[in-house]
Amino acid sequence: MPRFAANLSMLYPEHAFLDRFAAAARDGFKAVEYLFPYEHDAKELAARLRDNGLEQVLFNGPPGDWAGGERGIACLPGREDEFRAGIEQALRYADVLRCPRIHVMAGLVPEGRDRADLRPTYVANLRWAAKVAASLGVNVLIEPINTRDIPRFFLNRQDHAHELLGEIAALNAQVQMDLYHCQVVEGDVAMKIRQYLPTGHVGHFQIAGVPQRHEPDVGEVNYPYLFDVIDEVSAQCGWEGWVGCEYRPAGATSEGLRWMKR
Ligand SMILES: O=C(O)[C@H](O)C(=O)CO
Ligand SMILES: [Mg+2]
Repeated sequence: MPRFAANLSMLYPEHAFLDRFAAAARDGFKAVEYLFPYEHDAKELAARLRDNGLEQVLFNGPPGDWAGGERGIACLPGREDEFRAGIEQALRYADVLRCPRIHVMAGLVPEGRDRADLRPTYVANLRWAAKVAASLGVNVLIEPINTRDIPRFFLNRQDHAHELLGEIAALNAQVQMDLYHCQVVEGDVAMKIRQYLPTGHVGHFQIAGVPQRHEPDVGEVNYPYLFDVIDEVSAQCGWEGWVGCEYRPAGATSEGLRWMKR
């Protein structure tokens, strides 16, 4: 089985956020990811990780005005200074949390704008982010996200993400391959794992049941089959990453983890 990381932004809603580290450790997780650490002191988060024997394997760069509906600003012309300040803040947290990868959310295509017009800004921002992150040994990840969950999101498909990596042209820029989004947008998930994982350009997986985004054993995707594919291809290409459990538990989180005990 792959190595699973608990997404503390979605799992354990029964607990306050800072108590979720201990809850995940009690359920046997050795790693966590979450959206945004920024409302917490980095040292407090590092203490939760240390006290519970957990690795921080991913978090997101600042997304812009999340409450106002923004989902990243990397594709938005005129926001470059804010973007750079956000990446520098994220890297300060990554240093304290010893987190090796940051998900840089692309942002929404503004009404009346064409996605293609935003591509140069997006590529320039990700090139800059990768360059500064490389100095700290941190990878920057880009994630295709479906437009049912996030209408107008800039990046939706795996092939587009890998094309953009070619333009960003940074060894530490990789794709965050969320299999939930991949199934919603494209399907043919197993073959896309076989196509992209051996390239070395997949930095992280995430999973959730489709279509409800509950546990992976609730819905149309045969995750045991996909876990075997990830294990098989990882063994062939030496991939040693993590699979983030980015789903909304249908009931109590711990009881819902039966899918992990295969
Ligand atoms: O929603 C997702 O799948 C992303 O992983 C995220 O970081 C939040 O939108
Ligand atoms: Mg995701």
